[in-house]
Parts: sequence; structure tokens; C-alpha cells
Amino acid sequence: MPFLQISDVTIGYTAKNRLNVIQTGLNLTAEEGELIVLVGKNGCGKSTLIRSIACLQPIYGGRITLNGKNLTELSPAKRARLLSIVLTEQQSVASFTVKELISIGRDPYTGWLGKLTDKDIRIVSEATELTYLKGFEYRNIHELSDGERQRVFIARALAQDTPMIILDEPTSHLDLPNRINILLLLQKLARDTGKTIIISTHELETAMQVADKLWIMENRGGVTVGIPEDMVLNGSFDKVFHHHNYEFDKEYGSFVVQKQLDKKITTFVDKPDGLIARWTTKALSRKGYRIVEDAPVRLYVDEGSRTWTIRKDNQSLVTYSIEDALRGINELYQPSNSSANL
Ligand SMILES: Nc1ncnc2c1ncn2[C@@H]1O[C@H](COP(=O)(O)OP(=O)(O)OP(=O)(O)O)[C@@H](O)[C@H]1O
Repeated sequence: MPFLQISDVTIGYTAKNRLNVIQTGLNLTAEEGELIVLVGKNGCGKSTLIRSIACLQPIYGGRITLNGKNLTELSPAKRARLLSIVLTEQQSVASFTVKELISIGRDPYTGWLGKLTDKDIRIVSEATELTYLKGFEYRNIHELSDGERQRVFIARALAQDTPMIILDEPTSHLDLPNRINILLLLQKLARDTGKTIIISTHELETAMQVADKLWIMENRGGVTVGIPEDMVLNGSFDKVFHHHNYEFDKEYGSFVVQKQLDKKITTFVDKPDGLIARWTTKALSRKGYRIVEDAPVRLYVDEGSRTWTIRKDNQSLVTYSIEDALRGINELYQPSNSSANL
């Protein structure tokens, strides 16, 4: 039996005795030590699922078991020993020191701010160390950066010492280095501690690089499950994140903005797979140029001499940066409009 089993579950909300079903027929599993990343467009139901697994709201059909136990039938105290949760809105809490907040994770074992035993103190200290918060213990959590504070909430969940941790958008409000750090930290925790960790995030490209499994949720269309690489190759990404303004580039594993390529240029490149060729192509595409075989304006890219030579008819211009090359192309392309924006 899988460690976490979600069987035929319906999630949603009731208002005035009417059920608004957000997702139905959900069948999902997770094993010990797995990092699961739940992704999907805004409003598809990620937070609803996270909150439903955590029993912060009812499910409307099906069952969720953790280690064979039906989560909804457990008392909150028993559940708190199996499952900890980090919610986005937890950012606004009272004024605690880092150590106090992490110690709250021991509540299911000590009672509300009860006395910590030697074992509790050791677990709090381990959680502090695992989340790189040694030295921060006596800082007030309101005097931390968003990234540091998020690590404190993760430490608190670790101190709760549960086999599963679920986190709703743990990387929101963080800058890129912190988003990457948090995801790497969660990956390390799943590997080193054997905990099952489920997170929801919009950080798709980074998440793909750390997730053991992706749960891709579609608006009212259920959840597709797989390892990130299979999901890319079998088109699951294109299907769910399809949009006329961007597409998922399977080669680079990232989303690229679809541009209006209404101008034509021909390129000759000495190293077609080189970095300079790649970034030149990106720049041309950003400025709306499509590469074709026989356009009047030709660009010769020489990675060896790091030059970009533009030719049209008998005119020729050598440039030494992509910016200058774009300017030259623009002038030759539209000689009457040399002030056009680059
Ligand atoms: N408390 C609520 N009562 C009723 N409907 C709700 C409630 N919270 C969310 N919803 C609705 O449920 C749907 C799913 O919302 P949810 O927050 O789970 O989506 P999400 O995938 O987490 O979105 P996002 O990526 O924007 O955070 C949305 O249509 C939303 O309007």
C-alpha cells in the first residue's frame, strides 16, 4: 500500500448547501522520501488539494490514507504526529524568536508552549541546523528576510517530526536565489530524512529539476502524474500550459515567449551550436526576425573573431556586439527609418 493514498477524492467548497466541485475522482499516491511537486494554472485547485490533504477543509467523497490510517478519521492530535503543513499565510504570525517558533513544532508532544524535554531540545536543534538557521536562534522572526523566515516555518514543520510535510507555495514572495534554495532544501530534506514532502508551486522550471514526481493539475481535468522528464517528452507540459503567447521548449526545459516574427533575415553561423549563435538567434527573435534561407539582409556570425557582419546588396557592416548588430540590421532593413527602436 502506498504511504499516502488519495482514492477517488472530490475536493471543493460548499456555500448555501451547494457544493462547488473543484476536482473530482482524484487518485494519487506518494511514497516515503519522495518530493512531490504540484503545479497547475491559477485557480485549478492546488491550495484546495493541499488543504484537503491536511484536513483543513472537508473532502466530498473518497478517502485519504497516510501509512494506512484514514486521515479524516484521526483526531487532530494524532494527525499532528503524522502530517505538518506550511501555509503561505503563516508569514504573518506573532512576534517570536526563531527558536521559539521552531519549538512550537513540538506542540503535539508537549502541549501549548509546554516544557521541552532533552529530546525536544535535540529535535529543535536538528531542525535549526538542517534549515541553516544556526546563529539565528535569538533573532525575532520579523527581523528576518522572507527567505530566512520561510526556512523558520520549514524548521517548525521539521521539529513537528512527522513523516509527511506539505507546503502551499513555499517559494512565493521569494527572489530567484531564495526560490532555488528553498526547493533544494526541500529536496535534501526528502532525501536525507526520508520524509514525504508535497509542495505546490508556480516555480515550474526549477521545480522540475528537483521533483521526484510532478502532479500536474488541470482546471477541472484532474491530475496527471509522472517524473518530470517523461512529462516533458510525452507532451503533458504542452497540454496543460499551452498558451498562444508562449510555448514549452522541450530542448531547454523552459517556457519561451511566442513572438510575432514578421521580418526575415538569413544567417550564416560558424558554430551553429555555440552560445553566441544561440543568443544571437534569441535576440533576432526578440526583435521579430524569422531566419529564412534567402532574405536580402544577411548576418554572418563569427564566434572565432566574435564579430557580427551584416550584408545587403553591396553594403557590408562589421559589428562587435549583438546590440550593434541589431542596430545595423535595423538600419539596412528599414533605411528610411534609422531611428526605429532596438
Ligand atoms: N474559500 C473558498 N470558497 C469558495 N471557493 C474557493 C475558496 N477558495 C478558493 N476557491 C475557489 O476554488 C478554486 C481553486 O482555488 P485554489 O486556491 O485551490 O487554486 P490554486 O490552484 O491554488 O490557485 P493559485 O495558483 O492562484 O494559488 C478557485 O476557483 C477559487 O476561486
